[in-house]
Formats: sequence, C-alpha cells, structure tokens
Amino acid sequence: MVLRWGVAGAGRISHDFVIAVQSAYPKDHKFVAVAARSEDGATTFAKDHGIPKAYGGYEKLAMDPDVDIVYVGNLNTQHFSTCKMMLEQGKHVLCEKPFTMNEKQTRKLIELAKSRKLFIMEAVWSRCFPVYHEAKRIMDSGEIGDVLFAAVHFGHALQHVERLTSVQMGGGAILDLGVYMLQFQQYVFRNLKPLHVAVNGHLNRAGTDESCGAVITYPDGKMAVVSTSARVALPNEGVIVGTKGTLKIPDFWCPTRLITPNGVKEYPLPRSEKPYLHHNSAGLCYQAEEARKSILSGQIECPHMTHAETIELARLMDLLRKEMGVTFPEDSQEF
Ligand SMILES: NC(=O)C1=CN([C@@H]2O[C@H](COP(=O)(O)OP(=O)(O)OC[C@H]3O[C@@H](n4cnc5c(N)ncnc54)[C@H](OP(=O)(O)O)[C@@H]3O)[C@@H](O)[C@H]2O)C=CC1
Ligand SMILES: O=C1OC[C@@H](O)[C@@H](O)[C@@H]1O
Repeated sequence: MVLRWGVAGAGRISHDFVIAVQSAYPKDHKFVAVAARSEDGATTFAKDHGIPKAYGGYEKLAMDPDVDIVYVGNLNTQHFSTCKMMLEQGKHVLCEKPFTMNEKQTRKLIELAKSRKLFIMEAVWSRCFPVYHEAKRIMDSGEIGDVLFAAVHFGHALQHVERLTSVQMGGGAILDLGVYMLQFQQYVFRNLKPLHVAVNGHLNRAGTDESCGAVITYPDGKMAVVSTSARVALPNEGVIVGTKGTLKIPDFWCPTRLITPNGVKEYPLPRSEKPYLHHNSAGLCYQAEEARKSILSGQIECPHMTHAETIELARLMDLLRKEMGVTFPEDSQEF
C-alpha cells in the first residue's frame, strides 16, 4: 500500500522530513498535499518538493480525500489544534515532538484518535533508528547484565532560535530538547514508574527554561541522570550501564553508531540528493515507514513510541516545568 501524506506547516523540519521520506522510499510513500498558513508558503514548498497540491490554511488539507496521514510540523503551540482538526476529518497523524504543550492536551488527542480508530504518533524519530532497535535487543538479551543506570546530557546553543526562547511560541529547553533526554531514559527503563524526580535549572529573561537537570530514581536501584541546555552544546551521548557492561550511543537523538562491549556497530543513513537543514535528518524516514507498517496492520499506535509513553513523557515534562516555575497559557485552558 502506498501511504499518501499531507504536510501541515511548510517550515524547516517539514522540509527535512519530506526529503528524507522521498529519498528513502520513493515507491511506498507519496506526498500529495501541503498546507501552510499562507497560500504562498504552501505553493513555494510544494514547488520545491514536487508536491501536487498546495493549500493556504490547514482546514483544506484536513478535507482532502486523497490524504491518508498528515505530518504535523508547525510550532509546539499549534500541534494540538492541528492534530485535532486532522483527526476530526478522519486523517491519521504523525505529530512532531513535543506532541502537545502538556499532559492534558496529550490525553485529549489520544482519546480522540482512539475513539475514531485512527493512528497517531509523536514523532520521536530517535525510537525508530536501527541503533535503538539493536540496543534494545542487547538490553533484553542480558548481555550487559541488569541495567541500573542511564545518562544523557543533551544541549545545543540555540538562543538565536525564536520559537525556542519565547513563551508565546511554546519555547523552552524542556519541550524542545528535554523531550529527547526524557524519552531516552524512558526507553531504557521502559514501563517502570519513577519513584522520585529531583529537578533544577535556569530560566531565561523571557521566563522559559534555558537549562534543566533531573535525577530520576526507579525501583531496584535503577536511576537516570539527565540534563539539557538550549545555551551550550553538551556531549549528546546516551549511556546505558548494566552490571556486566555499558552501551554508548553518540548523537543519541539521531544515532548511526552503537558502542558495545564487543565493538562498534555502524548504521549508515539512507542517501539523498538534496541537502538537509538538521543533523542526520535522513533518519526522519524511519518513523514514516513505522507509521505505514502500523497503519497497514490496523494498529493505531506505533510499538516503538506508544500512546502510554507519549502520555508519560508529557507528564514528566509538566513535572519538570512545574519544578522550574514555567507555565504556558495552555496549562490553564479548559476543553
Ligand atoms: N524531529 C526533529 O529533529 C525536529 C523537530 N522539530 C519540531 O518541529 C516543529 C517545528 O519546528 P521548525 O520546523 O524548526 O519550525 P519553523 O520555525 O520552521 O516553523 C514551522 C512552521 O510553524 C509555523 N510558524 C512559524 N513561526 C510562526 C509564528 N510566528 N506564528 C505562527 N506560526 C508560525 C509556520 O507554519 P506555516 O508554514 O503553516 O505558516 C512554519 O512553517 C517544532 O515542534 C519542533 O519541536 C524541529 C526541529 C527538528
Ligand atoms: O528536535 C530537534 O532536534 C535537535 C535540535 O536541533 C532541536 O532544536 C530540534 O527541535
């Protein structure tokens, strides 16, 4: 089955996503339409990427009968309303991270998708990389013993990026980068519930978080130490420590290398003719194929990033923000 994609938001990540999917899977995935707030924005994007239809306004995309699934690539603050609109018109959805602004919105969208029997997934692309599948296999095999410790320090100097520093645009290190560090430790400790989360960090002048660190403890001596900064580059390596050995994942959010006690495993990315805007964006293709496989088999969630994990991720981000004193207008919004 060819999966027919629509794209909501003609910005930077949508650009990379379309190139990645078109390059990796020219037959099984087709982009049939793009929508932007302005018709000009959509038309330019459509021309650049050879997409047949361009809409000024997301509503027209939602109504297009030729679209099976919509990739939502607009601002964090727009994810909830855009996803809701697409689900209400019967579209499956792959929504950029962070899924929404908070746990309340997240639960609402997932309930809606379930009630309509539609696929929805938070685009935590990291989870779909071959490195994550192999690291999981190794952890499950017992090769590194009992996994007791996970660590990741994820930072980029991003003060120049307006959507990241502004409250109105749903900014902050936690929602933009922290989502990755939290999903990493969640991936390592799977379905365990934290016993305690200790949090600290700094705010910027606008009142959003520019750095944040957390120590998360789990039962049976397991713990994660995670930190993020939107002001300085950090090592960006994920570390998983077991009683018999350690796994290291350089560029843990979009990895191509896995360092194991038995050597280094390499997983090169698919090639593309066109340049990307972000590091390792070719790997954005994997989540698209996971979405296709899930939809084909009648699943409404991706096994690598389940609804329960998306809700837990939102809960943890809310908790970190609360500890830091960061609130958004969406937090007091009633439905
Ligand atoms: N997976 C990954 O590696 C990455 C994911 N992301 C995520 O993707 C999303 C978009 O990020 P990115 O592409 O960098 O963002 P952009 O700044 O490129 O903006 C994306 C879209 O958001 C809308 N938008 C931008 N500015 C405004 C504004 N001031 N007011 C209203 N709408 C606006 C526009 O939609 P339109 O075209 O409809 O006008 C724009 O095309 C975020 O949620 C981010 O977290 C971002 C980077 C990497
Ligand atoms: O998702 C992302 O990946 C890493 C950073 O570039 C960040 O700003 C972006 O949103």
